[in-house]
Amino acid sequence: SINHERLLTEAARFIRDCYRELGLPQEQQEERIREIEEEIRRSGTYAHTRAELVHGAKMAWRNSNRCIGRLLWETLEVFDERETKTAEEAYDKLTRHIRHATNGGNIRSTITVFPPRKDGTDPLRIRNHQLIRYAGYREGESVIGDPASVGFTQTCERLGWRGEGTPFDVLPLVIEERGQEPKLFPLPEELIMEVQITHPDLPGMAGLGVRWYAVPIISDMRLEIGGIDYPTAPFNGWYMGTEIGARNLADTGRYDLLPSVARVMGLDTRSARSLWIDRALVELNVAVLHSYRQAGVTLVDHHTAARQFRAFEKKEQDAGRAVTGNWTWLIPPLSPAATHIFHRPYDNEVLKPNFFYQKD
Ligand code: HEM
Ligand SMILES: N=C(Nc1cccc(CNC[C@@H]2CCCN2)c1)c1cccs1
Repeated sequence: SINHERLLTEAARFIRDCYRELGLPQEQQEERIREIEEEIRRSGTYAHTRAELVHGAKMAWRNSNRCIGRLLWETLEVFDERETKTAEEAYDKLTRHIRHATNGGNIRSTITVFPPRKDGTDPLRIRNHQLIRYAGYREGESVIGDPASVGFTQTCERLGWRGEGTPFDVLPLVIEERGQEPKLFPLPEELIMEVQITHPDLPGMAGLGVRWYAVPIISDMRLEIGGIDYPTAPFNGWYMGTEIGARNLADTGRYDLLPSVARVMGLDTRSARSLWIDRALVELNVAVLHSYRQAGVTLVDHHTAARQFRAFEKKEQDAGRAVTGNWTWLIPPLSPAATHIFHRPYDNEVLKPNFFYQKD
């Protein structure tokens, strides 16, 4: 069928790229493509070998145009959990992922790959945006916790979950087995490493009682390799400080902390010309970098991350691959023009394997 033809084309292109990069001989590549053609003819799809899955996941990271952290794409650790059947089994793999990735603060970039889409349906789905994220409770005009989580928190409450109502309640996992009701799995506290935000020179910062979690684990994107869709493939790296200090804690639509930080600093917040917003932003980001280092949790500042990305650009050039990127996401939200990224264009061509948003 036309779908089988399309799948075979995608598969052949992936096998060619993957086997060449792995230094495998031409005849092995051709033999594998014939094998896949036969499997698609027989069953309408095909299964990746372990080696194809591992290298395909690393290629997907390398092709993520919005990611500044791609220098380390070959260090990704891949857990092949494609035999997982039930939501309970998936929960066990997810707690193992969190433990392995956290590693006491010495974060390991990790991805866990669950079963692929089959006949257009998903055997398993994780409904969380990230495995670890704080709840958001709407109280009339204001929100307690993370406003970005208000909708998902209501979903969890509808499924029977009750949070403590603090601004930093860790949400439960919501795992859905094909055709069944989504199930709630609270995360044990001892599994979730968090960092208290303090400032080396501003004692008032600790008084704000602000914290953030150590490991960002994206759990709602689809991994596509050689025409096969993996709708459940949670992946983590470590944070770049500005994600926390210049967005999650600073956005007026998130924790909106800049006025509080300005007060702690004794700034005049009545006039924009005082640049109080900019001064508060810098000190909040200084506090984030200071706190994660003191807690022994891996974190990269945006200047170092930009330098590492520069090294990635060179490495890709040397490998004979043109680097692709999305300039608007690659520039950091703090001092963007202080990085080389701001001053050059990037080709935003979307290569595959890659990670994609999902409609539902
Ligand atoms: C190792 C440290 C890493 C750092 C410091 C890093 C940094 C970042 C940052 C700052 C963003 C922009 C996020 C935002 O503005 O919301 C991003 C996006 C992204 N990263 Fe990385 N990353 C790392 C590892 C990874 C890994 C291991 C993967 C996958 C295997 C990955 C895949 C992606 C993808 C797919 C996006 C785009 C997400 C979207 O479109 O919403 N990154 N990264
Ligand atoms: N450091 C990270 N940050 C990151 C990466 C991908 C996606 C996200 C979340 N991005 C969505 C938010 C919300 C809208 C715009 N940014 C964060 C990583 C998360 C997982 C691996 S690295």
